[in-house]
Amino acid sequence: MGDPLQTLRSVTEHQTEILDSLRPLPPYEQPLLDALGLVAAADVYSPIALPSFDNSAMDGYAVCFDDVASATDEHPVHLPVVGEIGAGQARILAMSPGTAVKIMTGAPVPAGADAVVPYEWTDRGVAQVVIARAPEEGQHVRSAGEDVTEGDLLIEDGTVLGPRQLGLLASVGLATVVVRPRPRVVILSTGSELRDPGSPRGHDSVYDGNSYMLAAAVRRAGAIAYRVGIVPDEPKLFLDALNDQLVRADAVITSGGVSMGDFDVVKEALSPLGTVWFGGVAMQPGKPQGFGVVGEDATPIFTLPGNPVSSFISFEMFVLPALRRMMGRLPYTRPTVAATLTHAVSSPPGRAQYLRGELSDGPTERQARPMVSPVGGPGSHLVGDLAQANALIVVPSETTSVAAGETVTVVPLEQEF
Ligand SMILES: Nc1nc2c(c(=O)[nH]1)N[C@H]1C(S)=C(S)[C@@H](COP(=O)(O)OP(=O)(O)OC[C@H]3O[C@@H](n4cnc5c(N)ncnc54)[C@H](O)[C@@H]3O)O[C@H]1N2
Ligand code: MOO
Repeated sequence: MGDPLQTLRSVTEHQTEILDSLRPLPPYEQPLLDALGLVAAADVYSPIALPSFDNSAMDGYAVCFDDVASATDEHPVHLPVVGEIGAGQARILAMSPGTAVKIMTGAPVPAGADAVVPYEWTDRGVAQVVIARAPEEGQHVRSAGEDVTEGDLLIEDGTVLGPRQLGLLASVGLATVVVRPRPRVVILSTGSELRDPGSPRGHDSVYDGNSYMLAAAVRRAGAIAYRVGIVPDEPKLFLDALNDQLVRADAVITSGGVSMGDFDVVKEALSPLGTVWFGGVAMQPGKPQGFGVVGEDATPIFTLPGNPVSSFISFEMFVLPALRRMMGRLPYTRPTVAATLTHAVSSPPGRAQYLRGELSDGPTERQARPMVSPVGGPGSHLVGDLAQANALIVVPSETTSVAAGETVTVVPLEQEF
């Protein structure tokens, strides 16, 4: 018989228990593109200045400002063209007053020149150029170091590396960056009723949606997913599969086999180890939970309930914050928003309810806050509704009903954070 008096942990207590037991993964040097979305694990200083030399911002002629200061349409200035410099072709290092040098965008401005006249203000002459408009002193010259100085702090420890940060690191000549690596996460789904998508289905079998959903969620979190797939309800087979996988795991997620059934394989196999806590969390869906460590390296393991919506919400509440902690990525939990509920909802007491919802785009001229509508019912098997939703509506454990028009806390599921 299940224990009706089982004391339940609150969601926050379980989250805290998990986060307190984990540490960020040790830093690792990665090629730039592999570091996209990861967190820098050290300050990065620039080895060079940017621009690293004075260069032209325009295709035109490098000139001495004093020679061309008076140039107008009526009284153009004529100068001999003594050479040409393309980007990456710094053959002319210096020039004398009274001359012009053809120069292309990005090419080094020769010493002695202090302005660039764009082609459009000239006759584009080859041996001699006619300049019909005066630049300002220094115009169209991009000065060495005006953007970045050698030794500048480019990236602070803890910065999430996106395209702009990676582009900057490449621009100063760095090919790698030290980051918190992506956790490698092994995903096992348990249940003798499960079948792989694409294979025939018996009248009493169920397609394994969870391992795909969890693997996708792991990837979206920025971690590496190893989707092992289905393990039958047989403790020895489960332990064999788990032990085979530990060598490549920074964390393990299982789905199913943790409630009160006669074939709850995960609980049966792991309870004797004494290193995994099994119990109830005061939430719905997602009450039966387990968390602990397994194997020689004390690899963290999350044993999530098998009902698909329970599995998903458990991932969101417990695994996602844990993976972010391992990656050094703040905040650990998804930010919430306040929204106006469009339809009344009810909830049994004693468990925080995570209803699926559709969140509108946010405050508009006509409404101060975003609106949220419940999607489908509270059942933890309703995967069709889950896929329609873009948010979770949180009904606190002591609240049994919320009327339409009241404000609720909502967890948006599709926002980057
Ligand atoms: N007597 C009790 N029974 C149950 C309790 C309870 O307290 N007392 N809790 C219920 C709650 S709440 C949940 S949640 C589930 C959790 O059960 P398990 O984690 O043991 O999961 P299973 O029994 O293996 O499966 C439950 C359900 O989900 C389907 N499932 C499982 N894995 C997958 C998968 N990979 N893909 C798709 N669907 C999956 C499975 O076929 C079952 O329908 O226990 C309640 N029972
Ligand atoms: O907690 Mo179960 O996840 O209610 O369905």
